[in-house]
Amino acid sequence: MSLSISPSSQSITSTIDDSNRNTAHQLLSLSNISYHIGRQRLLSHIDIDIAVNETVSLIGPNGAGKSTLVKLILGLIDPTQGSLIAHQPLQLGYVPQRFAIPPILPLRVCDLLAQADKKRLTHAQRQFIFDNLSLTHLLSRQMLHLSGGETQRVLLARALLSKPNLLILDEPMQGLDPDTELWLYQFIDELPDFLRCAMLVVSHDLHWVMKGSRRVICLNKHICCEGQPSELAISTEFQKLFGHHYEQPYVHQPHACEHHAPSEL
Ligand SMILES: Nc1ncnc2c1ncn2[C@@H]1O[C@H](COP(=O)(O)OP(=O)(O)OP(=O)(O)O)[C@@H](O)[C@H]1O
Repeated sequence: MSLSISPSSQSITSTIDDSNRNTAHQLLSLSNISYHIGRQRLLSHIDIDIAVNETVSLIGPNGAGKSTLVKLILGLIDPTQGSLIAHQPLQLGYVPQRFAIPPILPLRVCDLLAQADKKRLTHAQRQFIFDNLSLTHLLSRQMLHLSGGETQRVLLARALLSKPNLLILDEPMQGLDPDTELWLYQFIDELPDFLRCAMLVVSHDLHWVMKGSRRVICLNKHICCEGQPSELAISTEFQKLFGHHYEQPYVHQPHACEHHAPSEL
């Protein structure tokens, strides 16, 4: 097996003797991946297969190693052990959790979008993205001045314009209001055929994950459990980590005290 990871082009390519695996529909396999920094173990023995056009949700508590796993897939860091195997050339799209721009750096929306490798889309397909993400009026604006929702739309457009076959969304709904969140979920759920791709969605939004996903992986430095939401909901590991949040959403207590307005006293 040989594996080469090239962070600059965000591509992972490999050749592997696949004769013993059913890889016809597989896009990417993480095989026995561990990642350590010094003596600190961030991830251990991770096995994940992602199929072509499959959506996988990745959940886990703070510090579980979700972003570390994303960095490994993006080729930004190398595993301490194990391998990433791309069964076909990967074109990665990435929408980061945070996008910090130094205030002294002028960066317009059009400058950021110019970085996308757009040659795999036709003019009409690019226009579809611009129209549906309502970008046209934002093009000359500074990234720094955009709202959270506008920033997410631009980052999603940047990822989609390169027609990825694996789109990684790291907490895509963070900081969005409920309407924008719903709209974004619908948009990524209903991507047109020419943009269909596998997706890895990192999310803390358990209610969306458990309602809207077909396959969920629960990470806590290792894979605690995985499967369909219905399978996860009855898993002991899931119950231990999330059961109390998932089954008992926070309910505000009725306001029972009997205080009076100053004028009533
Ligand atoms: N470069 C680093 N050096 C030392 N520790 C690190 C480094 N990067 C991450 N960590 C630690 O590894 C653990 C996993 O971090 P990671 O960001 O992957 O978790 P996460 O699941 O994405 O968390 P969150 O949900 O809070 O975003 C954390 O305890 C973090 O402090």
